[in-house]
Amino acid sequence: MRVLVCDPIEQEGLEALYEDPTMEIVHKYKSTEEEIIAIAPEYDAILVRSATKITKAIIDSATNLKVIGRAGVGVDNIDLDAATLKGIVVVNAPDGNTIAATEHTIGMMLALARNIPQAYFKLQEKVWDRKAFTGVELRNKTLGVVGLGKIGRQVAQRAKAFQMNVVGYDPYVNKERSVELDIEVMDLKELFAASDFITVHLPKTEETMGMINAETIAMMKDGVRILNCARGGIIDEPALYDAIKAGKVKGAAIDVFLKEPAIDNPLLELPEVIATPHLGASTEEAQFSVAKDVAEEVLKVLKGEPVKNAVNIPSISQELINELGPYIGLSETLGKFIAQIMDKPIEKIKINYNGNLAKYDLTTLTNTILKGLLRPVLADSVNYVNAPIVAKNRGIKVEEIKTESLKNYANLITLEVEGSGVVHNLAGTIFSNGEAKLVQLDNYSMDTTPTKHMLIVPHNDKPGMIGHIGNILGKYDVNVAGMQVGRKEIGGVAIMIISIDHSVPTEALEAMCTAEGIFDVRYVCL
Ligand SMILES: NC(=O)C1=CN([C@@H]2O[C@H](COP(=O)(O)OP(=O)(O)OC[C@H]3O[C@@H](n4cnc5c(N)ncnc54)[C@H](O)[C@@H]3O)[C@@H](O)[C@H]2O)C=CC1
Ligand SMILES: O=C(O)C(=O)COP(=O)(O)O
Repeated sequence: MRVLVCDPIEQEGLEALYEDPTMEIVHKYKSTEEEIIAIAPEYDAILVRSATKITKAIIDSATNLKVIGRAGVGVDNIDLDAATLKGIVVVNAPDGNTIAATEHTIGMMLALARNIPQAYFKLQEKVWDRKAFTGVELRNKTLGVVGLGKIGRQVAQRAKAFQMNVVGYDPYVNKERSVELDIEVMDLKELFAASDFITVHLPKTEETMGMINAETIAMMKDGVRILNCARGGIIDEPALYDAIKAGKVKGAAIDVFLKEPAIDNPLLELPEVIATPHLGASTEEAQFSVAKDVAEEVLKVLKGEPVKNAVNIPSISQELINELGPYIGLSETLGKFIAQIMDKPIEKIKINYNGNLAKYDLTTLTNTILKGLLRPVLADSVNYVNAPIVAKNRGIKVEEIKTESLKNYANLITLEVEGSGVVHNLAGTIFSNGEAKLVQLDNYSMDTTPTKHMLIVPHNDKPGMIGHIGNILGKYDVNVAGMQVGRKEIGGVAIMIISIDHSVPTEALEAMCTAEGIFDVRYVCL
């Protein structure tokens, strides 16, 4: 596996990748889009920070890419839609730089309040000016925190230590949670009107871009101070420039810019603006931590294991990984199996989860079932990231039903596929010894261990059929490893599930199909 590291990521933190002998890690920084496109097909994984943009063109050219790792939080430099469509997992490291970004914000707020950078520059010019740099205290000022996620909350907590009055806005934080956090939550307009300092801790989204603009600045107190240590563009830069010039905004502390590197940004010409070159996450501790987290996640994706910090597929907690782990393989098997016994285009799949499993978010299992279902037709172009989109694009309706109560088994997954009036069902479970079993096919009960090569033979329930089928297979040199027969009534249609050692020659299948008493033969390759 080859891993391309496009931005400077703390090498020690990448230990998990370096220690794995199957990994080859290449560092190439500051490449242009064209340069990355030229080498992208050689790589299975790409790692970035915020500088390198992983565009659709790069993703489309990266024919072997399985995972994009972001050593940090914001993934706005990665075309997530393009990655999802290509089945590429995007993972980030959401926790490792929280404190670094928090402390940077607090540092910027103090520096802004007390004009520290401006005074320092004057001193550098050998000017001892104490009058020009009189600042304000944080105590008793109101800090409006927009975005009460990991960083916003930590900022709020520290601001309280400065005896600030902290108010917050986050549409995803309800009243109950705000009481727990001990932050007065208000709507955005109220926050703008109430705050002496406003700090944003938001992801870059369509909704948050330009959230602070001429109109919203007009709602703020005269002399407000604004901080952005989140993402360039959340504050409309020209609007901020004008508001500072007009004296409405007293000052701003900016770590992130719409266009980075921000060398020629007009905001940098204003003495009221203090700025850093996107340093929020730049501490030794944070860089080690995000590198470590992302390396571990990337390794897991490359090894086909579930991950916690996937951005474009449901992330799985450790508890869920423990709970779902054994069922992931079974889900894929069920999907693959049923796709191969269905000879009509599938219009609908109903997935019934019964038992303890039903308590959990089972999107991962559903995606894996869909991946299995589509694989026989679409091969490697489908995986558990893009499977739901691919299924939707192919007009397959997916229904998920969960029922906790169940007799006989701890858990049961039952699939029912439908198309052109044909219906098939298949159920499987995991036994307490960890073994996967198929326990029902087209309403016939069974107890079959799924194996790589299998034959499904509906036949007439009469004496001699097992020998008959065995003979045909023997004639074509097909060795039978195991066989099971299910039936609903004596003398009716029975179903034979045969495990064989290898794939079956077409002639053998044809010979079986035309044999007396055999209604159909399906070869299933898992
Ligand atoms: N300057 C730097 O170096 C760093 C910048 N960041 C930026 O900070 C952002 C926040 O990071 P975390 O707190 O770790 O993320 P987080 O995901 O824990 O928090 C983001 C919060 O924003 C809220 N939110 C989303 N849309 C919103 C909206 N329209 N209005 C109000 N709230 C909204 C979410 O509910 C969530 O609570 C990241 O997205 C990243 O862009 C993060 C780390 C370092
Ligand atoms: O984690 C984030 O979102 C950041 O903005 C940090 O960016 P960086 O990795 O320092 O380029």
